[in-house]
Amino acid sequence: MTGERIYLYDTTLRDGAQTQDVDFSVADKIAIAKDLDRLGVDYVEGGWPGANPTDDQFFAEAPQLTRAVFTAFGMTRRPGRSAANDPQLTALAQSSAKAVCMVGKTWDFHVDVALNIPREENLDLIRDSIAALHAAKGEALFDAEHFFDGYKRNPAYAVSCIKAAYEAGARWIVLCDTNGGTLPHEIDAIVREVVETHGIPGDRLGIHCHNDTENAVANSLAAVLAGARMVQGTINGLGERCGNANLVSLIPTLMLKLGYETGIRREDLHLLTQLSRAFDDRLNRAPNRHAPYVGASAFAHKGGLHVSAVEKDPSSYEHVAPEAIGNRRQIVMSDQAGRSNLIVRLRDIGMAVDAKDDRLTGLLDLVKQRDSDGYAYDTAEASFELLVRRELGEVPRFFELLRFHVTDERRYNAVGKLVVESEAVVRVRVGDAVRLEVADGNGPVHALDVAMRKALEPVYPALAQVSLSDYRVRILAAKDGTGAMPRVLIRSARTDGTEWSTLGVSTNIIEASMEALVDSYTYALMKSEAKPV
Ligand SMILES: CC(=O)SCCNC(=O)CCNC(=O)[C@H](O)C(C)(C)COP(=O)(O)OP(=O)(O)OC[C@H]1O[C@@H](n2cnc3c(N)ncnc32)[C@H](O)[C@@H]1OP(=O)(O)O
Ligand SMILES: CC(=O)C(=O)O
Repeated sequence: MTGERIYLYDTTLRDGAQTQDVDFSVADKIAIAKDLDRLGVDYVEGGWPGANPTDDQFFAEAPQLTRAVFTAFGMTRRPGRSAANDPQLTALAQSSAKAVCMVGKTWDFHVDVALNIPREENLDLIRDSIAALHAAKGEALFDAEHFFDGYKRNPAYAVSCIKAAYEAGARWIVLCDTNGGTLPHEIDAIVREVVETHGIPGDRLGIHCHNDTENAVANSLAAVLAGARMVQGTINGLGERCGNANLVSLIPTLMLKLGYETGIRREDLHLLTQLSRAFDDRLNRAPNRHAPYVGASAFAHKGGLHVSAVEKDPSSYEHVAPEAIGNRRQIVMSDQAGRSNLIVRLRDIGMAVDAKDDRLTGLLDLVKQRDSDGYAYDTAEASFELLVRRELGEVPRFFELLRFHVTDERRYNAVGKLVVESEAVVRVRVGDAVRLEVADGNGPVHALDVAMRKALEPVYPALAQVSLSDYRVRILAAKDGTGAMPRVLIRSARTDGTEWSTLGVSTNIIEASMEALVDSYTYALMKSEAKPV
């Protein structure tokens, strides 16, 4: 098994485009195809020429791929038309693709109901279409739609369909679990029968699984272990309904655990984390922190027992090295932490503390108390550092917020337009001076931020390079049932690209926001090595 070659076929730009709420532009498709090519997948399925203007334009402006075979998708010819007279097959043949993959029926029920043609005629559709595109392109693939459902009901007919494609010259016969309802043990048994009893060799067989029972990855692995040598899937498991097999999970499992070779060079596997996250970014959605291999939490250690052992040997709680796929280890501080978590986190912020240091117990108690008050430091590294350094007397007093108030106003102006504005007043001690500043904003947090900057920037110009890049509120479970408790997380960025997160917790959302803002300014000043006046 080890060392055998598995071919990777990406259908993100076709089946992935069938995901509800996903709508790729031509520019998206070009960029994604190039990322997949750089990674080293064998086939990039670009879409369906003739189906919509985006795909037509994409195939007209075909990306120059250096390693992957650029592939077009379509279906077998329409009943009542010859292959030569089917406009859809003509569009496939004339497209810029180097190979063509065609979906065809293999479940007798679909032939009867969806196509409503004699079963023998469907075999002609498959045969003619594969032969025509094989002749036109040199490489034709057959996506055997509903193969597993069809095989379970009428194995002889399902097999006759794939044999028709195989004999007509299909390079790959791809067995599809179209409805995603098949389980790994069924995939294993059926793929083995296709290879051993029905004589389709594994090196001509592919697998295409949907995730409707959360088994798409397991089913794909079962097929490979039973002999299939090509896997279809998508980046981050995009796809119709519940998605397709997630190539981002499959690739490291195939290469790192099962020892297969793919078109991806082992030294390029580290590109996977970045590819997965950049893809989510393009779709404007937050990456799944808990995604296997590539999620931010995939190698995050929270439990004290885990951290203590990981410090001795990371393999004690890590199934692979995070660096292999371009991810990294994280040690999380929370109420589940022990001294080991704290020591590692302190080391990460440049504080070397001996394991026997008396101060560790007090610090750990403080972090756990704050965690139970709602301060989740695992996502707010800057507030964590400030908490620790304040406790140890290491944070200079750059300024002191004495008081603030904010007013919000909703009114119609003189021309009848609705105006919603906020005004903030802050009183801040900076050195010996007390500064009083007023500012308007498009919301209360914006007004407070502007007023604070008016007070601080003349004395600390370094703050002019800092901006707020994200603001998130989460309502924590109410204590004593008396009211909601918002936790505000602010992400800040400096012009040099450095970013940090701070948090605030209060029953008053404005106070929580102000706490997070004050931490952000203080952290920025501490890191800029500004001197307190
Ligand atoms: C399992 C899969 O994911 S397969 C891929 C599915 N993806 C898509 O459908 C996305 C792109 N599709 C489209 O843009 C459109 O469906 C088109 C352009 C392909 C076709 O559009 P239309 O001509 O309007 O047909 P429509 O989508 O309504 O119906 C599909 C027709 O193809 C027929 N058909 C379905 N599968 C096949 C097949 N494998 N071979 C031949 N004909 C087929 C259907 O019976 C139906 O025919 P009918 O109109 O005579 O009833
Ligand atoms: C071809 C395809 O996408 C399927 O059968 O699921």
